[in-house]
Amino acid sequence: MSKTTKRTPATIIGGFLGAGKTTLLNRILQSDFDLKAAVLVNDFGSINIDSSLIKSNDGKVMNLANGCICCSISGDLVGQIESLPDMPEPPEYLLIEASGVSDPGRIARVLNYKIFRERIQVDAVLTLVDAEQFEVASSEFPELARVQLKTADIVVINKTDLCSEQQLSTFKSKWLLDGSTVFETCFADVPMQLILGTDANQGAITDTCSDATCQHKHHHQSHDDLFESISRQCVKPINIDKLKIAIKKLPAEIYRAKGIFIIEGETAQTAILQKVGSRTEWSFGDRQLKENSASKLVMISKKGKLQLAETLVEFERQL
Ligand SMILES: Nc1nc2c(ncn2[C@@H]2O[C@H](COP(=O)(O)OP(=O)(O)OP(=O)(O)O)[C@@H](O)[C@H]2O)c(=O)[nH]1
Repeated sequence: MSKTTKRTPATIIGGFLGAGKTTLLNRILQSDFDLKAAVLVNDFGSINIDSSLIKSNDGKVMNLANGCICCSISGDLVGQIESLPDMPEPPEYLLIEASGVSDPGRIARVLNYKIFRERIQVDAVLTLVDAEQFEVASSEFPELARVQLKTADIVVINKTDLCSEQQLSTFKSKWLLDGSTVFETCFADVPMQLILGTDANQGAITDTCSDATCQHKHHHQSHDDLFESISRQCVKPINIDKLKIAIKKLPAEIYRAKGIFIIEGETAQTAILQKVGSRTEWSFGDRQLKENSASKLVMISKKGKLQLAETLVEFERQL
């Protein structure tokens, strides 16, 4: 590759499970901010639900499922990034949605490895915060909360419609670093020109390791040790009433669950589940989409809190 090849700017979108990363991504992709962007999505579960929920007009959505890209640099990541210049219309921008258990700063450091550095230039690390659930999540995972905020060039405090003034000011005084660029939003409604192409990450990356497989030089607790997930796909339509009852009965230890379900007697729509902490929401999707030909469910909990396989068996018994 020629040294003069223009590097593709990238924004890394991080933040805890359910904070609103996909919501922000969809906002960017649907905005009239003229961006020929490719999207890389890293779901923690072994099936990638987020990529089905991303409303990209041109289909440039690449999956990195099963694991956490900041913990292991898969051939997938190398391959996807290497393929960018060869796309029929090479993207002008790269949006990377980190999994909710990732350290987005570490992804930025990985992208500074020589193999990526020639192709990618990290424009900003953006961390979303779920203002409603943050207190609970950060008490369970304080170190992850700390790194996700510490490494952010831009912090978006999202879901302000669901939290009190008191919660907001406690969060700000306890967690925000002086000098951070901060936005407070509902449904990640943040002006695009303030978060994209800002070069906010200038000089922030100091790790210039050249070995993409290097794991040992950088202290890092694997997020696969902190969380576990279980996923299921099934083609048989599901009774929506039974499904909603079974979801309500899920143990509180399931911090995040998301799913797209084929419903009995419903030919046009799918039911979409979004459970974040104690909040569960249902909406509808388009059943005609190719990727919606089977129901998909992912559940994520803290490691060792629950027998996830047994929980899934019990869940399925109720359907
Ligand atoms: N009330 C409210 N809900 C929101 C807001 N932002 C996002 N949501 C909802 O929160 C849920 C999770 O949002 P996502 O965008 O999927 O979160 P995520 O960070 O991509 O989730 P993971 O990829 O699983 O970590 C969805 O039901 C969203 O519609 C907000 O500001 N207010």
